Amino acid sequence: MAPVVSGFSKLSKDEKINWLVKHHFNNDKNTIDIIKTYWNSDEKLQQLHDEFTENTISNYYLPFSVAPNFLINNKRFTIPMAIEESSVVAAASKAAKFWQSRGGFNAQVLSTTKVGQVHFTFSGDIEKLNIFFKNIKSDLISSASHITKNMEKRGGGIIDIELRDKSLEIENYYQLHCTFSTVDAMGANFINSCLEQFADFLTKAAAAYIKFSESEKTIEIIMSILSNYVPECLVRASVSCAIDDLPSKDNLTPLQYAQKFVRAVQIAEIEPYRAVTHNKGIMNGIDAVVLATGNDFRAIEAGAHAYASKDGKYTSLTEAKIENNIFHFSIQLPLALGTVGGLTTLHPLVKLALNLLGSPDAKKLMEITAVAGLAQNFAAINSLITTGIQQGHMKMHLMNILNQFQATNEEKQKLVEHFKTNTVTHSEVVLQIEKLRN
Ligand SMILES: CC(C)(COP(=O)([O-])OP(=O)([O-])OC[C@H]1O[C@@H](n2cnc3c(N)ncnc32)[C@H](O)[C@@H]1OP(=O)([O-])[O-])[C@@H](O)C(=O)NCCC(=O)NCCSC(=O)C[C@@](C)(O)CC(=O)[O-]
Ligand SMILES: NC(=O)C1=CN([C@@H]2O[C@H](COP(=O)(O)OP(=O)(O)OC[C@H]3O[C@@H](n4cnc5c(N)ncnc54)[C@H](O)[C@@H]3O)[C@@H](O)[C@H]2O)C=CC1
Repeated sequence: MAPVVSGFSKLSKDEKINWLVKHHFNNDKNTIDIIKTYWNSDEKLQQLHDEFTENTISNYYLPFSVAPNFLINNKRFTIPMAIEESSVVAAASKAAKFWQSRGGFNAQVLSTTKVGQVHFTFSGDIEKLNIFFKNIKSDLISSASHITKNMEKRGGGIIDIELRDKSLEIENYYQLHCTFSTVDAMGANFINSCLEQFADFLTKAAAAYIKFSESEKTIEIIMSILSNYVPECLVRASVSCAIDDLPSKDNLTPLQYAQKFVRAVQIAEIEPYRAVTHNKGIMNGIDAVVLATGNDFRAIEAGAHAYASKDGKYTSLTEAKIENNIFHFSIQLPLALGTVGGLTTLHPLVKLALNLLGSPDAKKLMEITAVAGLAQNFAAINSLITTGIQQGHMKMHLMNILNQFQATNEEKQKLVEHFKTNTVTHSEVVLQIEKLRN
C-alpha cells in the first residue's frame, strides 16, 4: 500500500511521477516511458494541457473524428466527435448520409434560461421574510451589477430572482431561485459569482432589517450554486420523410419498417430499462460533440437524464410517429452549451472543432449537438430493428480486437477481408488469428 503523502500537489511534475512509480509501480522504468510517450513534444502546448487540471502527469488521448454530410436547417456540416467507442462515428455518418437526401435535419432552440440557487435557512415569520424579499429584490439584483455589466451588453444577465419556500420539506429551508441568460457561455462561473454576491447581500440586508427579530436577522447561507437541471434551456431537432422513402430491409416494407421503428421508440417511452440504453445511445452522439467542442459533458449528461425523468418516470428523449403517411422522428432536450469560456478558446483542437462548425454561437451549437443525438438514435434503432446491433458494431470493433492480439498489418488485412463476409464475434476473431498463426 502506498504511504500517505503530504504536499503532493506542490511537487514538480517529475517528482510526482517518481513518487507514483516508486510507490505504485515498484520503480518500473517502463511505466515512466508510457507516461512520457504521451507528452507533447511542443513544450508550450504540453504546459497548456498540464494546466487544464491539477496533478497532471500525462495526456489521455481520445480519438478526434468527424462525421460528414449533416444537412441541418439547409446548411451542410461536418461534425467533430471525440469518443472512444467504435461504431458511433460510423453510425452518425450513416444517419447523416441517409437524411441528407431526405430534406436533412431541422433544429431550433426553444429557450436558453439557466438556473442557480442560493440555499439558506431562516427561522421566523414567513410573511416578514416575503415582505423583506420584495423590499430588497431590486437592490439584490443591482448588487451584482459589477458582475453582470458586460453580460448585459451582450444581451444576457439576470432574468429574475424568486424567493421559494421549501420549509415544508426541510424545516426553515428557503431558496433564492435565480434565472439567467448567459448568451454564448455555459455560464457556470458567471452564475456562481452572481449567486455568491446575492448570498452576501442577502445576509447583510437581513442583519440590518429593522423589522426582523434578532433570530430572524441571522439568515444562514447553506450554499450558492448553479443548477445543471435546465428544463428551460431546450433544443429540438427533427427529421421527417414520406414512408415510401424509408428503407425496405430484412423483409420489411417501408411501412412495416416505420411501424417497427415507432414501436421501438414507444418501448423506450414506457420501459425505463430500455429507455436508459436508448438514451445512452443518444448520448453517444451528444457527448462526442460536447467533448470535441470543449464543453462540460458531466453537466450535459446530468441535465439530459434529469429531463428524461421530469414527469416522474424515466423515459425516451426521442419521439417517433407516423402521420398522414409521413414518418416523424424528433428529440427534445436541455443542452447548456457554450462557445466561449471554459476550454473553448484554450484547447487548440476545440478551436479547430468550432472552426469546422463555422464558429457557431451557443444556440447553433445546441442545434448541431441535438442533431448528433437524434442521428445516433436513428442509426442505433435502424440496426436494432433490422440486422441487430452486433453486426455493424462488431464490424467496427474488429480492429480493437485485432489490436488486443497485436495483429500485424498483414494479419489485419487478411482478417478484415475474411470478416467482410463472416460475422464478427470475439471468439471467432481469436480463432481466425490462431488459424493464421499456426
Ligand atoms: C456501423 C454501421 C454504420 C455500419 O453500417 P453499414 O451499413 O454496414 O455501413 P456501410 O459500410 O454500408 O456504409 C454506409 C455508411 O455508414 C458510414 N460508415 C460505415 N462504416 C464506416 C466507417 N468505418 N467509418 C466511417 N463511417 C462509416 C458511412 O457514412 C458510410 O457511407 P460512405 O462513407 O461509405 O459513403 C451501422 O451498422 C450502424 O449504424 N450501427 C449502429 C451502431 C451504433 O449505434 N453504435 C453505437 C454503439 S452501441 C451503443 O452504445 C448504443 C445502443 C446501440 O445500445 C443504443 C441503443 O440500444 O439504442
Ligand atoms: N456545476 C457545473 O456545471 C459547474 C461547471 N463549471 C465549469 O465552468 C465552466 C463554464 O463556465 P463559464 O462561466 O461558461 O465559463 P468562463 O468562466 O470561462 O466564463 C465565460 C465568460 O466569457 C465572457 N464572454 C465573452 N463573450 C461572451 C459571449 N458572447 N457570451 C457570454 N459570455 C461571454 C463572459 O465574461 C463569461 O462570463 C466549464 O469549464 C464548467 O466545467 C464550474 C463550476 C460548476
